[in-house]
Amino acid sequence: MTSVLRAENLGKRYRQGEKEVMALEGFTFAFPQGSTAVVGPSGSGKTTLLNLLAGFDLPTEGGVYLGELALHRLSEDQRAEVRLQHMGFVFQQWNLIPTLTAWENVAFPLLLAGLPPKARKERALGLLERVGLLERAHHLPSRLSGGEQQRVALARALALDPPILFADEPTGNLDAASREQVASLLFEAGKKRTLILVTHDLELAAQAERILYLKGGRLVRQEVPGPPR
Ligand SMILES: Nc1ncnc2c1ncn2[C@@H]1O[C@H](COP(=O)(O)OP(=O)(O)OP(=O)(O)O)[C@@H](O)[C@H]1O
Repeated sequence: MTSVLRAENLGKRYRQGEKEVMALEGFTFAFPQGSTAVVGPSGSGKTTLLNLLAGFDLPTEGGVYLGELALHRLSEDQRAEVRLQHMGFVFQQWNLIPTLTAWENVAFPLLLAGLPPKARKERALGLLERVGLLERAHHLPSRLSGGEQQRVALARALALDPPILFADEPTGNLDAASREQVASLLFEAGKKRTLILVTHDLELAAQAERILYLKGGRLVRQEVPGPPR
């Protein structure tokens, strides 16, 4: 299956009491390989868009296609299976399982995918090495810094080598040094994949290959940033 993710005339209307809010309207875009940042003011529809693209939520208009597959026509279980096979996620809150060590957290998607124990451990340790955390493999999340936890979360997101990687404010909770480290690992991982990055951080967005600007639920501008000055 081709892994191109495409939104066609995508829209989401929410009911807020008596009122209806168009959180997203007429969004059409095919996400190419490489990194795409989605920016916009608070309430402009960024999270709504991510939730629709990943199939966490269903559109009220239009559709989301992964290659030939119409994601919005699948059941919740089928969408969860598509996410497991094709998508990785890095969120602002790291969402690591507190009772599992770093490597066990990374190995968790591999367990869900049915890999045998030895292969799970080997792959998890290899991924932790890639994010520079091999020596922290047996630590619980509570013994890791924020930046380290986010690198574990990134390793976990890459466990099943997904062609699509979503990141929602992945550096939002980090200090400047960790921010840079996580950003560089994220964009490195995004080169061979489709990385969709939702952020308020324009400096982070400027490192993406293209930027989409949302305003009032609409795609108002696309930009390809120049090389850093
Ligand atoms: N579950 C919901 N029910 C009702 N309205 C919602 C719901 N989720 C979002 N909205 C509304 O949809 C609009 C877009 O919200 P969304 O969270 O997508 O924006 P955002 O750009 O991600 O904002 P932020 O940067 O603050 O996270 C807002 O007006 C919001 O109030």
